[in-house]
Amino acid sequence: MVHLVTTLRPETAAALSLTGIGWRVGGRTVLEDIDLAVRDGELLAVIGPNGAGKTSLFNLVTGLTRSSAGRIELHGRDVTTLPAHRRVRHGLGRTFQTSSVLPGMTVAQNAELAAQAAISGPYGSLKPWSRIGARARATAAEALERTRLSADATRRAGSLSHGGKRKLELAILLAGQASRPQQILLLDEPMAGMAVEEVPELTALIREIHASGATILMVEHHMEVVLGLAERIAVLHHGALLACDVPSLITENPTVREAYLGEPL
Ligand SMILES: Nc1ncnc2c1ncn2[C@@H]1O[C@H](COP(=O)(O)OP(=O)(O)OP(=O)(O)O)[C@@H](O)[C@H]1O
Repeated sequence: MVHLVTTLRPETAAALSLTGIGWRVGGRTVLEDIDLAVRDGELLAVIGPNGAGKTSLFNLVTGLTRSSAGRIELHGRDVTTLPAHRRVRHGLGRTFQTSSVLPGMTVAQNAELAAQAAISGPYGSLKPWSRIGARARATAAEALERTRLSADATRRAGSLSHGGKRKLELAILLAGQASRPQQILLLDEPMAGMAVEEVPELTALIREIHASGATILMVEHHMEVVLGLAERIAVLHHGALLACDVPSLITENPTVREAYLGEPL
């Protein structure tokens, strides 16, 4: 098993740090001995063949599942045993592979709910729609503007195109994390199912969100998008971290190329 420690520039602290992370489920090892540090403000992409463990890794980082081994830190604070909603308070937010918008509500209401839930906290969020405040409305409006959805604010979310729904997921994420000073955003295959013509706009949005200071960890199969956005790329294969480096070195890495069985990266 390759044991790989990714080094950090001394001047930048890790926003997210994984040390010796492992996950066993149903008698099998899905992830083993993962050491990975994402710098504050970095955009790091995680790639790997189907079944490599990318989504499982996201689930461990967000607290949806609990790791069997290792330690997870957010901005230097140990969150390994914290439940998902407590990790959110440390600026951690996530989108999912499949669309998670509320289709019967308007675009604005989707973003407002996320903003109000963040303001009200875990218990207030049980019925956040009962009292959407002015602050939540303003936060949601800003998130819609950033994701170029303002013109669609009064539309039913279910009537958006697939690309529109993915933009709304980003807006929901931004609205929910707006008050957190150090955002760590996990994007799980943001381009999945997108029409080719929708990819450049979403890529530009992610670039802008990153440029505004957010730390981004992104799983993505679309290599053009990964190579265009990522500062570093981590490669997962059979639950192990094969390599983590700048894009130019990853695409030349013989071990990585072998893992993809000669498929072009
Ligand atoms: N709850 C679970 N119980 C048993 N096996 C699981 C569970 N969750 C994931 N696995 C297995 O772990 C492996 C990694 O799955 P995971 O979904 O993390 O891979 P992935 O890299 O995200 O794949 P894809 O690119 O297809 O989304 C797979 O073989 C999967 O079947």
